[in-house]
Amino acid sequence: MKKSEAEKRIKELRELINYHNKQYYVYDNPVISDAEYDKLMRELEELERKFPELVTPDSPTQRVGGEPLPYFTQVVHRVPMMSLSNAFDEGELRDFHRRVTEVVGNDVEYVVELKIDGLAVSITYENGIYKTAATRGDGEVGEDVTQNVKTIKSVPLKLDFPPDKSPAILEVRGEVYLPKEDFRKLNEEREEQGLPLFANPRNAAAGSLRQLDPKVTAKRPLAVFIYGLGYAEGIEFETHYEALQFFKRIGLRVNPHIVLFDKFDDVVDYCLSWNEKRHELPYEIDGMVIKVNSLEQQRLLGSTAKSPRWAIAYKFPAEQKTTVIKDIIVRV
Ligand SMILES: CC(C)(C)c1nc(N2CCN(c3ncccn3)CC2)c2cc(C(N)=O)c(N)nc2n1
Repeated sequence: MKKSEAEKRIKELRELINYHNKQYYVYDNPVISDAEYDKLMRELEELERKFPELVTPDSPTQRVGGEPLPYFTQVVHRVPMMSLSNAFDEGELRDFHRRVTEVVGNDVEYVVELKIDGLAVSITYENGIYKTAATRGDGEVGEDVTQNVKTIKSVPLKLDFPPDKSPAILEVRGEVYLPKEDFRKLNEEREEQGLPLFANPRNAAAGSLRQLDPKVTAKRPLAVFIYGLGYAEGIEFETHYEALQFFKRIGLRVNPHIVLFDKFDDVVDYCLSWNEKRHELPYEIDGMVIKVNSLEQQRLLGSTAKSPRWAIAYKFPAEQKTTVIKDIIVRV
């Protein structure tokens, strides 16, 4: 095959593979089989092996990064990643609503999200191409985990901007997590290898993401849900919900259970309903996050030194961790 033909086919394959990644990870609606997908990837890998000069960093084949790092470099967040204040019961939730309405009045909408129990990361795209990723750290300074986040299949390496909205810089925040079933399997393997077990999926995700060797991270089936905007150049939103819809449209994975409410009673009911429903989810959540939808109202409400006044985490009541003692059968 001539180089010009290879160039054309490589471009075609990358667009196809990016499309199928979006269908699978963002819309949870694959339109080809895994076998057909793997075939496309193998063809692309084969062509890039024949024409290495045609490889680009955003190619779907470039997920598993380079050599292990000696240490993580530090990254200063352009927009701090704030904390969340907590509400532990319905009364405290309603106190939050009262404080909000005292400032912005009664015409307020809320976006309610599951609080994924993982670890927060910031991901920056430049002209739609995956550039850097960092852990939250202390909110001001995090660790550069660019190579490790790049191994997460639900993190797109190239965004699908519509012609009228293509920000030069788009930094988003999300929660990286390890699904329950993958956590169970990982601990099973570690037990067989005599390695210490992870206490919970959050620790397993943190341990997997903070590996100095990206090849180790690549073996851990991490996933991400994008939940917010960080720094951006060349785009503006009126509301949080609009930003989330834009994220989905351009190929970022957003949780499917996010709902927009204009009555606080419905916010409360929705939060309480998930205390039971969460056990059916394939990932752990430790509460809900309630956010004022209007960005103008968020600005009016502002933040304390640590956390925004326009958001709150509703924490589920701590579960009684009953340790199952193996059934002791006493034969008399
Ligand atoms: C942008 C704001 C501040 C409102 C915000 N902050 C969050 N977090 C802050 C505290 N974080 C944190 N992490 C470690 C130590 C202290 N705070 C961890 C992320 C959110 C976390 C989730 C989630 N987990 O699903 C979510 N759907 N929305 C969030 N929204």
